[in-house]
Amino acid sequence: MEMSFAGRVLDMSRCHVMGILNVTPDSFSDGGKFNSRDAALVRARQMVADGAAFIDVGGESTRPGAAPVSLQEELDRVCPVVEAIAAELDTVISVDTSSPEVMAETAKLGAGLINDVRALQRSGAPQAAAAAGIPVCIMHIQGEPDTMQDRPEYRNVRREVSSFLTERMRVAEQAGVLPENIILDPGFGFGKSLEHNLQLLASMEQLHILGHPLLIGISRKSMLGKITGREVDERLPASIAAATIAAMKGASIVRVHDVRETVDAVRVVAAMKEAG
Ligand SMILES: Nc1nc2[nH]c(S[C@@H](C(=O)O)c3ccccc3)nc2c(=O)[nH]1
Repeated sequence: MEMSFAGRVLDMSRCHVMGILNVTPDSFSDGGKFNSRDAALVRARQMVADGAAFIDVGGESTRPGAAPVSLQEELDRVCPVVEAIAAELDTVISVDTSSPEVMAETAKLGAGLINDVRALQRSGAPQAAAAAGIPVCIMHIQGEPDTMQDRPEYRNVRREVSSFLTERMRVAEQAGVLPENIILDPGFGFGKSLEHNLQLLASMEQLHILGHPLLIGISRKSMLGKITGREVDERLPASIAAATIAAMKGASIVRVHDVRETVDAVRVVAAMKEAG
């Protein structure tokens, strides 16, 4: 099952690694924009050298309580980095944004994937994703980042995540997004308790019935902290375990902080699958 990302064709029957590149001010100790853009490019080079097939560039933190970012600020953070990576690196640039304008602008600059944690729910987002003509990841979220973890509740989390994704796909396709350009994501940690996250991971292969490649993001998340008792910078082993589980269950993309280590883990899974 092949998919084209702004001209780069990838086999979605394999598991690819997406490196996380936050370009929020707190992600680089930068004196000014110049440093943060250069620091981002240095990091992107390293992740591509380590085997990342995607680089996910995000200018807006979805941390609960994070200050909202103006459109101009998000454009100022993300566009120079997308432009610099597109000019130099052989990788698919994913843009982590919910803003229709950022989708449009970054697609022009060479982005190959729209990664919207709000599932195109902002006004104009479905149309912008369709017009951009590049694949879009539709992720499940319950509520908004600010309050999603207050008291997440479901009657049946598997069923409700599937029906949300189905509805958002319908809206996207109605706006003109091509079905072959849709990737789905259960959104670990986005309005879920630990139990909800574990139920979704355990039954992840059931999401294949929706007929689209799956993107999975568990790297360093608090669900791993709850299971292991480790702080965020001590969660590499648990993150590798989660990526391995996702790859074994047929994920096409795993979104991670630690690219080099995850590339080796998914290679082991690929080797096992090839041996049949
Ligand atoms: N498609 C896709 N995009 C994503 N962006 C993120 S941000 C997340 C994090 O911990 O990285 C996060 C959540 C809350 C606060 C800070 C950071 N997570 C995903 C994911 O799971 N899937």
